[in-house]
Amino acid sequence: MKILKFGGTSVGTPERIQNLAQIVQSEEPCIVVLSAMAGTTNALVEITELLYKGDNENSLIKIEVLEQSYISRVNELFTSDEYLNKGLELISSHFIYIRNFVHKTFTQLQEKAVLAQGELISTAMFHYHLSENNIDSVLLPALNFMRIDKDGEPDSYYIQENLKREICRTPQDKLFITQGYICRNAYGEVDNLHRGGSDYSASLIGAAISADEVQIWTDIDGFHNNDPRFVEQTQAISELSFDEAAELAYFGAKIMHPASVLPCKLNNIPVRLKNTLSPCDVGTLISNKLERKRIKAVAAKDGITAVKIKSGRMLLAYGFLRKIFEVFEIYKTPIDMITTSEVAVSLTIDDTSRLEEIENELKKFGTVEIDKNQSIICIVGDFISEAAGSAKLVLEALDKIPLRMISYGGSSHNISVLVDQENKVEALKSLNKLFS
Ligand SMILES: Nc1ncnc2c1ncn2[C@@H]1O[C@H](COP(=O)(O)OP(=O)(O)O)[C@@H](O)[C@H]1O
Ligand SMILES: N[C@@H](CC(=O)OP(=O)(O)O)C(=O)O
Repeated sequence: MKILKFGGTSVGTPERIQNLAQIVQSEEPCIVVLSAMAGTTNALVEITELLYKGDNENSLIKIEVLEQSYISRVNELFTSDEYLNKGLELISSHFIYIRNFVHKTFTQLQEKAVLAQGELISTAMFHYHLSENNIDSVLLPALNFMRIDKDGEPDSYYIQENLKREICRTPQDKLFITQGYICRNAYGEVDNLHRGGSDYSASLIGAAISADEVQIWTDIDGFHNNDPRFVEQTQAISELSFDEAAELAYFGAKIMHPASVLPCKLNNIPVRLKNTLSPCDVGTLISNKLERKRIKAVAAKDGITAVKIKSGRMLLAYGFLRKIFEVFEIYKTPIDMITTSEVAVSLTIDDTSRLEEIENELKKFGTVEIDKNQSIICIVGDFISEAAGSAKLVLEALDKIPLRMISYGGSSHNISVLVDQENKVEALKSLNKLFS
């Protein structure tokens, strides 16, 4: 059994939904995981922000605009009166549900319920579209099996048991459809796996049923060696290891959610990135196999804050770094990059929600300097110590860019540098020369 995940761009228009029907049939037996149609989750986020503010007038306007866009899509997608009516009823029921929250106190619980509507609509529309075209499929409600625990981590045992039970209900069926992104939490409430989380849903489902392959279908022909949003002439990579893909995804390669790598890596399930617009292309295969190449790919992550702690007390002392790291642990703030000297330590974070408290605590140990609006550029390649010269290639390519931090040696396949966000695009373009 394969898992096929289609992102918002792949279900973004009625034409694209029609195109999916052909793709999924050729991959049976499979579980199809769908995101909300492109733009929907953003629109729902805006609606929830207005509902929190109690701005009823503007909430209703935004809800109306979104509903109208769905009515047009339904009119375009379905051809028979029967399915046209089913489609319109579906949209009406979801939007009545959303309007229910206007004029009332809005809570986090309700926010999650509103955000879930996008995936619930896209999967139901696709299911109806298949039925209208006499293609058998079963809708598996993700809220019946996808679950996170009290720490927000996937409850693997629950997911496995409940998903298997759902599938076994109709053993003769070969095509299943379910929602990405949405889940229940430990208290049984509707929740989600965070933005972009449909990839994660697909890999959790793949791990739960020991799938043969997890396919992530999007609007590009695979994992590119540089960010195509900022650099021209990037190229698709044919093979990546799980570790390389995780590194690139974590450091900004938007094509894949970083959390989606681990469940497949642990269960040795290959992940293939495919292009909905060109289904015959092989795409990128991510597996446990490592294909060595000097410089394979680069990615960049914005919104990074650098924190430098300078202290004479660090000199010849032990336990100093532990005290510093403890501060970040107390405030539940992950650290990405670290560099140290005998009198200072620099590190980076991307979650600044507790920065003020962290800064105040760190001041007890020395002088603290904060630099906001930084970008981490992650360069993935073959950086084992015997392969001399790879780091030189990277640094030479970046010789015109001021570098705030350099991290080398943490793993054999990664070098990371920290640059001012303003220099990110130039840095990515400079590094692209390494691939020509
Ligand atoms: N290294 C990369 N390789 C491929 N695509 C990338 C990379 N970095 C960023 N992207 C962007 O990721 C986009 C696909 O991700 P996303 O928009 O989230 O798709 P979906 O809606 O299918 O989930 C591509 O269109 C591309 O612009
Ligand atoms: N719809 C959700 C989940 C998701 O993964 O979407 P996409 O596959 O389009 O990135 C979001 O926008 O966050």
